[in-house]
Amino acid sequence: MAKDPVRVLVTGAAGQIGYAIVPMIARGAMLGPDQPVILHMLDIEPAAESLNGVKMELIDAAFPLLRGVVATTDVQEACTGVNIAVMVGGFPRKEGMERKDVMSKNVSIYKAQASALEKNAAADVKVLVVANPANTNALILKEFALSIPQKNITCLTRLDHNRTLGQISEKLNVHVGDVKNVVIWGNHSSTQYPDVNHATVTTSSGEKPVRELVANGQWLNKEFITTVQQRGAAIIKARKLSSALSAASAACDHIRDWVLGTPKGSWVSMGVYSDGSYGIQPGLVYSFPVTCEKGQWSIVQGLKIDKFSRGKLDATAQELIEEKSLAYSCLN
Ligand SMILES: NC(=O)c1ccc[n+]([C@@H]2O[C@H](COP(=O)([O-])OP(=O)(O)OC[C@H]3O[C@@H](n4cnc5c(N)ncnc54)[C@H](O)[C@@H]3O)[C@@H](O)[C@H]2O)c1
Ligand SMILES: O=C(O)C[C@H](O)C(=O)O
Repeated sequence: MAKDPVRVLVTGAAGQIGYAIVPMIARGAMLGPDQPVILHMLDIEPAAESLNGVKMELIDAAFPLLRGVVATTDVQEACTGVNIAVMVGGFPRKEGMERKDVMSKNVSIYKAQASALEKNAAADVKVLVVANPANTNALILKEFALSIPQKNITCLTRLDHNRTLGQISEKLNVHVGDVKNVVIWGNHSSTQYPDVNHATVTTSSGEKPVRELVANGQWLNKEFITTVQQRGAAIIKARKLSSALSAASAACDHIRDWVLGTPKGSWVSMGVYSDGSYGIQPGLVYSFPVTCEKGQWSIVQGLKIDKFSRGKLDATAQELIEEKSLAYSCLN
């Protein structure tokens, strides 16, 4: 029997990531090739004409899975009945800006949209915050949408996870699909910690640790970490615009794995509300390694954290503590 359509909200849908992600969703890259979708697209009044243009193109693309399009500048209408909310709307970082610089513009948007989601979305809506500062926007959304279960509010660090897989695959000249179990810890910012201590590569003679294959601790502990941490800035420098196709693709990966499950024996990174795992204080949205099953994520437990990693996990947590207090000062 044909499945009922799932309603997917994309905010900031007239923007760069919006333009890249809506065809991916309509083609089944987010929820699977047999799952019909109804797209809800929100943007602000000055972008209304452009948003309507995106709607026209979606119709022209004649996607068989696309069962309807709501394109609106009314946040209440946009949120009505949505099952998945991908929160991209906001102001992007420009060259030379840190993510903190976009804080005051974006946290007030997330406070307002929290209420709209709480009032209008499906009770079990799953929320992915993409707009920066992603972890702190997600935290604000969670704190102002108390009736949405906290486990349903997440932020995107899958792009950083995928960047890490990409760097290892390039270094070792192996297929990216053969690299697994990297971890992004912490903030989607330049303090994030890309950790390969538990990562492996599938080779013709079985699974081998990444550290053993790379055999260059100096590179792994320095240049590799900085490259991943600074990749967003490098894309901005090269394109004069922030990453869009890779961000859209990572957002689809995040929701797909959350809803449909992670493959056996592997995990992904998601920004989730901390339960105190790995000594990270509750009250922060922090990126952890997670596995997903039946629409629920769980933090992978028991990974060994060495002294070097401990310092990195704590430094990025400290930045999130500071961002949280800055966010609240912007809201007051
Ligand atoms: N977490 C990640 O991995 C990641 C990766 C890339 C970009 N980002 C962030 O994603 C966000 C979007 O990036 P982009 O390149 O698509 O930016 P963009 O400027 O091209 O698009 C943003 C869109 O949001 C709209 N918007 C602004 N205020 C809004 C509101 N209140 N409600 C709805 N829409 C609103 C704008 O009109 C615009 O169309 C930025 O904050 C960027 O920094 C995050
Ligand atoms: O760095 C940015 O602000 C853009 C984005 O978050 C990215 O990581 O590409």
